Amino acid sequence: MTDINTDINTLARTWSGTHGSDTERSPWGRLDLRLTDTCLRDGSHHKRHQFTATECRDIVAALDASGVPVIEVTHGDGLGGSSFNYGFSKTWEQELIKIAAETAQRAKIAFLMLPGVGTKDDIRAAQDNGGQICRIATHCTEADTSIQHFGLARELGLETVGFLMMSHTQPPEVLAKQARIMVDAGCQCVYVVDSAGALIMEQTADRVAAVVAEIGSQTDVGFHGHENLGLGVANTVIAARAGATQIDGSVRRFGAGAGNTPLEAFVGVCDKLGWTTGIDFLKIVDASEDVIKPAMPEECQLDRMTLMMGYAGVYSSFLKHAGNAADRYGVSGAQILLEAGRRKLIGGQEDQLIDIALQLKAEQEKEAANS
Ligand SMILES: CC[C@H](O)CC(=O)C(=O)O
Ligand SMILES: [Mn+2]
Repeated sequence: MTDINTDINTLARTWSGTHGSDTERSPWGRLDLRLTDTCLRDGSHHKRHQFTATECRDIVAALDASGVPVIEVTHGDGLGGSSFNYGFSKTWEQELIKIAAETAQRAKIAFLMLPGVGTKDDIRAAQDNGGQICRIATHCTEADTSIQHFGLARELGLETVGFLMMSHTQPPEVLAKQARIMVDAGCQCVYVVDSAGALIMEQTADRVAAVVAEIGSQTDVGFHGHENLGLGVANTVIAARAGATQIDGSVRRFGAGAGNTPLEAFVGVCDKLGWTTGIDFLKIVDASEDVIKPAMPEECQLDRMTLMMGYAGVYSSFLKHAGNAADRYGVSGAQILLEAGRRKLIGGQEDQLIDIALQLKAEQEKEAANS
């Protein structure tokens, strides 16, 4: 253990020794949250889907030992995502799911699927390989495309979670109706998903509260945040206060765009608020430094491109695709993203980023010819 970690341990002990239990002191009431780490799925976008078997094993072992109750493992774009369109995986996702399930002692392994990208057979295979939680993601106005998949997942005895992606694009009442469609189809927890990292606290609270009002007496509500405007932890805290009890994050923010809500930071915040997560803060901080960091190609950055995603409301998984198009056609990546936001592109429309790049290039050439 390094000196810095020893210092953190000492500080933590000193804090509880002098201040007593944070739970007892919490003025916000006690919340019991179930956290899901998404490094090995949302982080797949940042890693360009190049996880190795060893990285998967080491990350799952470290998260599991820290007490993370759910670990999501799949290609970034969900089951069946490995393709020319989204990027090929280095290691087949079903193999990663199997390794994760064999490695975890306590954590449940979740997998993501987007109807139209993955198939029912992919769900069956993920269960055969040890996946226990089936998370089905749709654009937040297209919950009806998930009905048959929730039906199958429940038939198979899987736990089910629904993802309403790009939730910033719709008002609370629309999300509530879409959540109802998922629950009626067999979904046991609907997530408000801030895919673009574009929600600003009250907007998060209003959306989560509306979904809780619609389905909260029957099922859980969750929140999945991104850091593109630097609000991942703040949005997640406010989502929990509005009634979300299942929470996503990725250790070290290892996710698409500027990354996800940093799970270890959120765990620390929960400890200080007296909210229980079952995760050991000191262990997860060590996991972040010793295991997650070496597996990351680079830290997730809050820079011109990712800030633009939050600002313009662009799907975080577009980052690498926009960067590729910018390099290929010699145009500004940030301008591609700005236009993608203006066109309100949604997942599956990655090819339009090339269209935008070509348009920007043509405008650039016209300007050059006229000057
Ligand atoms: C392509 C699926 C997407 O990455 C799901 C997700 O994490 C999000 O919308 O934020
Ligand atoms: Mn995400």
